[in-house]
Amino acid sequence: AQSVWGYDSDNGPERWHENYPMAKGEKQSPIEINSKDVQHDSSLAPWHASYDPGAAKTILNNGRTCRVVFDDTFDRSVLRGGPLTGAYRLRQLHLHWGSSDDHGSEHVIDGVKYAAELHMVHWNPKHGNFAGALKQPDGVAVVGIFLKVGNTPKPEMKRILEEIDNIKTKGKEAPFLHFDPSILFPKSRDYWTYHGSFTTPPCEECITWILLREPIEVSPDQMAKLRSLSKNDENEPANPLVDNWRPPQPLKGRVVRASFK
Ligand SMILES: NS(=O)(=O)c1c(F)c(F)c(S(=O)(=O)CCO)c(N[C@H]2CCc3ccccc32)c1F
Ligand SMILES: [Zn+2]
Repeated sequence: AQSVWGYDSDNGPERWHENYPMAKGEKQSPIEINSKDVQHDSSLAPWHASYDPGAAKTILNNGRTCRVVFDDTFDRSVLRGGPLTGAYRLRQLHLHWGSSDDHGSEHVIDGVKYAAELHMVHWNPKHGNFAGALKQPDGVAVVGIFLKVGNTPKPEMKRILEEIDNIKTKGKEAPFLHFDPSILFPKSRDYWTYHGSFTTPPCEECITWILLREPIEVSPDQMAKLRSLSKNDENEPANPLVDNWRPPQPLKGRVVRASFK
């Protein structure tokens, strides 16, 4: 049987293209961002999120990440503005993190790897449904927030990390209600934006990335909590869920724009 994709040596990012040819495409993510090559675009509008805390549904360990899913059956929690046209519906948020604090993010900024990277996945309802949006270049928008370890952690991360104990192993899901993810946003609205792909198979190139320049802080034990998740089922030997990040992919001539100077 073909081994399901993952982040290990036998099924990791270097081999994804064997089952998912788009992984070797022209507009793959993540990328390394070098400030000297970024183009400031004064026409870039500010972005706005209006999320309904009641849209939060459950938190899940899918063996690859910890994912919170939201009700996206109507324009209930939406992202607007920035490089986007129209309102994109929030579908899920998830994280990528490392086995130690010196790495874990997917995007790399001027050589800096953050301890983790949080993604809020939104899709464009003009394409009917999420599956349809995956096939369109303007189908999906992902807001990325960098997490760095510090000693003034944001209390808002607490909510997600408190749930970790209930979803330790793959397939575990727990109710996750009354949660407004916009509390995770840093103070500054500054962002980089470029066109890319999902950083997991099937790696469709349907994403407008909006990466926030200002990282948020998490505490060392919050990172330890994240690293206590397992990628295995409850009756399999423990296999820590860490290093679930894809390395930077070729830029292939793409331009990264900045909303700030
Ligand atoms: N870094 S990222 O933002 O590209 C990204 C992920 F990193 C990631 F892990 C997931 S997932 O759903 O948890 C696992 C893969 O299905 C998704 N979910 C997306 C990917 C493709 C797909 C298909 C159906 C439902 C959700 C998703 C994702 F968009
Ligand atoms: Zn992601």
